[in-house]
Amino acid sequence: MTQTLTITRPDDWHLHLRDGAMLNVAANASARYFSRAIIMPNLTPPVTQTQDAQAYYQRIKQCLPEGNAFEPLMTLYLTDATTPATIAEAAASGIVKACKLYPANATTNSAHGVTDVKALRPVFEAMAEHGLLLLVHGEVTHSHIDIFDREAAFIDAHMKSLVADLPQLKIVFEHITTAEAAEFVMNAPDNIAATITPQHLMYNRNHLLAGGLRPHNYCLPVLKRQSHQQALQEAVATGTKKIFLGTDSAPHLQGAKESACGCAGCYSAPAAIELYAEIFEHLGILDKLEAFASFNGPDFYGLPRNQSTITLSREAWQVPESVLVGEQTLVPFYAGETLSWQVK
Ligand SMILES: NC(=O)N[C@@H](CC(=O)O)C(=O)O
Ligand SMILES: [Zn+2]
Ligand SMILES: [Zn+2]
Repeated sequence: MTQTLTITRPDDWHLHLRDGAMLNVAANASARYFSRAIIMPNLTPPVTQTQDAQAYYQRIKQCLPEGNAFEPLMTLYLTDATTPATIAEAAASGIVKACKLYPANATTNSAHGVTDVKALRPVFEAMAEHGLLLLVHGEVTHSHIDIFDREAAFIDAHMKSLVADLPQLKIVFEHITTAEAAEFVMNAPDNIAATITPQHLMYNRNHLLAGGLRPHNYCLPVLKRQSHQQALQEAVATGTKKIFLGTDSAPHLQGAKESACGCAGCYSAPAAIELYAEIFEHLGILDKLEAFASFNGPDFYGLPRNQSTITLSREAWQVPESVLVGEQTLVPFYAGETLSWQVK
């Protein structure tokens, strides 16, 4: 049995760091071994302008210890008011790499999101022209569409036309959760890729609902039935270049998760690469971890691969039951469970 695994230093292509005290905890968790991360803009208020992104970038950098080279790759939050001029300014800043499309009210802090995707066409064209990527939370929001069907419905409602109409625009279908999304991305042209979270590879909706309601496994898009989990696993096992690591680590305080109306989001940063290693080994595809975690993302974004490496050791450890944020607590994803691999 392999006892150590050395891979090119990974990047996280979908990460929520929040702000204030939580930012300090979350940034340091991810900066332990990730080189870069795409930082989600769904703060309150959202990061919609280049100057917001620049200020947030500085706040993230200020949390890191001396000598830590973790590089936040910033994103802007698209709204109905975003203009092509906003895009030109963002691209010129050099720190903004992508823009995030949240259909209004699809997920946490998305109330300012886009109400009419088609009306943003000039903005998408400006993004293609200036080389910014479009990152998509792909779920429709109509109340009459079942929550388990919202991702598949989004493909027909928006994804197909976005991809067909904007061949110059690089699009990432974020945190995919269904067989339909995996199949769509695998069969789509080269300008579309996807991220997959650890929880959607490891779990299905039974892990959320069977034998008790597990709020720490609740995220959006919600965990789907096992056949979808298997489709995601099979997609990753093909070794496709179109799918890469994006944890969607999304911390919410324990009280906000364990609540009558619990928040969506799994805080996986304390064990991110170790969670992926666990499931990749379980699937017999540990040899595919490096490309997924460290090659496919930068290749798709048009950024250089990292030069340094990290080493995982086969040494069982337990994910902490909780993590302190000042006097309050976060419960990590997989809390109290044992993982086989760790980064020293
Ligand atoms: N994934 C989640 O369940 N939550 C994310 C938002 C998101 O990525 O949709 C969050 O910001 O909490
Ligand atoms: Zn999302
Ligand atoms: Zn997210």
